[in-house]
Amino acid sequence: MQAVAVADPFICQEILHSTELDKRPNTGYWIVTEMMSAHNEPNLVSSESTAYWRAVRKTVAVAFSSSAMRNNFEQICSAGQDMVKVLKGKPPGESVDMFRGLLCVSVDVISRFGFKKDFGAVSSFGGGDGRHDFLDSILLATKEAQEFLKKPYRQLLWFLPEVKKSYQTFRDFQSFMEKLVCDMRSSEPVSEDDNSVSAQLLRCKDPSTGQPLTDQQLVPMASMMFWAGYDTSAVTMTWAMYMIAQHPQVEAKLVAELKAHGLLATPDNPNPPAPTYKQLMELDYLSHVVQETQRLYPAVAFGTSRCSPHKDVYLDNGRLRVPKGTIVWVLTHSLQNSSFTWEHPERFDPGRWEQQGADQASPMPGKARAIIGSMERHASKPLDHPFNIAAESQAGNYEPPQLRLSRVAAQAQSSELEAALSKFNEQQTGDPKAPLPKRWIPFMDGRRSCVGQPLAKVAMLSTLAQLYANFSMELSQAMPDPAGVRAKESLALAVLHPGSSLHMHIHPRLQLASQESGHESS
Ligand code: HEM
Repeated sequence: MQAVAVADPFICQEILHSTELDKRPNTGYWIVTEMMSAHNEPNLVSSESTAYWRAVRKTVAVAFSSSAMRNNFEQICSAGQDMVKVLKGKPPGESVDMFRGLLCVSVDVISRFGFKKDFGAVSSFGGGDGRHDFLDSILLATKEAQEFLKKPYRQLLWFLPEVKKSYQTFRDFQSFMEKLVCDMRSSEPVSEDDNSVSAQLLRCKDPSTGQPLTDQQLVPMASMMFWAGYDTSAVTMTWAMYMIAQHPQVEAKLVAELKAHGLLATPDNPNPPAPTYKQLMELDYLSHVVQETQRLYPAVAFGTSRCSPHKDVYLDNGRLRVPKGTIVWVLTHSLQNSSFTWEHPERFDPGRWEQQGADQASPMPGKARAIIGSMERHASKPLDHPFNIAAESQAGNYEPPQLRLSRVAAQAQSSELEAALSKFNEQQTGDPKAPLPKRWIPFMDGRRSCVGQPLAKVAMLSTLAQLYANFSMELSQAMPDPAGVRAKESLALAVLHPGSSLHMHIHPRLQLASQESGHESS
């Protein structure tokens, strides 16, 4: 089996928009199907782009429209609000596993917003033994599924006790979802004004039968909403906290922004309100912090894969042949952390997002000069990261478009630059004014991009806004130093986890304010 890893923004875009290259079970997605369904029924993520996938995607997308975000905003905010209450109940400075806490928030957001049910994960985090049956089950099933990716031959060893145990974790997870589908059924017929995920799934029709989805079809579709959204959102927020804790100047700007909107806990405003939807949309700096976190730590770090099993596919105006059967990987982490695509990719710099079009490819003249004339093989490891596979380097004479763009820019006089870039664009896309492709794709791009993106954004921004309004967070002394935290990173089915926990000391803002005023008066 041949596989190619890609991190050139132009080629990534072509792959993601190609109708010839599609998701295929053999590219790792088979295990996602196994995990979600005991009957091999498709789910939205691992399905090929069939008529059935299209019908479900189109129906479910309604639940994630911007009007749905506005209309259900309080519900989306409520899990973050509950987490603030839980943390206020802890002793100041307590070391808390924020990764676990944010997993709980994400589970509750999806259950409340998507299924009009409260899974109660945040309250489990606040009390008792901290266990939560559903969260523990999905975490365990994900971990076991990862074992199959590491050792695909395990499928053949189904009779071994440890492999049977893995399959059992899938069945346990599915049984939670079977119960959820039972509850969904009890709400039928759905009311006309209900556009929640569960209502949309119940409305959906299988194009091959013209009938509503069966329970066996609904289970993996509902499961996918949790699986695709729970750890992706939680790890992004966790990495944001990890980065903010190391950049006090970023936290100071964030605090100033919250204060300017009346959202910060201060002695005059000890219980600040949760942001309104309008206010949340105006928190530009917070949004840039999240974008920059998603650049450095894309949740789906391993990206996505495509394959054309029966026909060669040609990319880059015929310059690149992808032989049939080759698996192409769009490596999000490499694309977003390569010095061939970004200035100082290693810096956590939310300010870079103030520039319009920051998510688009742009010429990197210095880099092109360095390699013009000598297309050496070179490894790109700007962050010495396990996922930074050298995807822009190629053997032979092939010059990837990002480097071609940089060379064109480097060779043009400044007065001719615009014309040279338009010409490049025309040669590349047929349209001199076409926007350059994206170099920031944490939610992916094209027809298989994340359908839950609007919910993820609103949930992450509202949770972080409420947490930072009330607390300052510092990496716990019980954790390794920041480099040690990164050394513990692990993959859970393509999603980059900060090991199994990330403990932070939680300092209430009101207490910090009174300490500061005490210092000033003494
Ligand atoms: C920060 C949070 C999130 C990130 C970074 C993220 C990222 C992604 C990515 C990269 C994909 C493409 C996966 C692939 O090609 O295999 C994807 C697909 C998907 N995501 Fe998300 N996601 C997030 C949150 C959510 C949430 C909250 C939901 C729903 C509750 C969701 C539901 C889905 C679904 C259903 C798909 C499959 C779409 C399709 O193929 O039609 N995601 N997501």
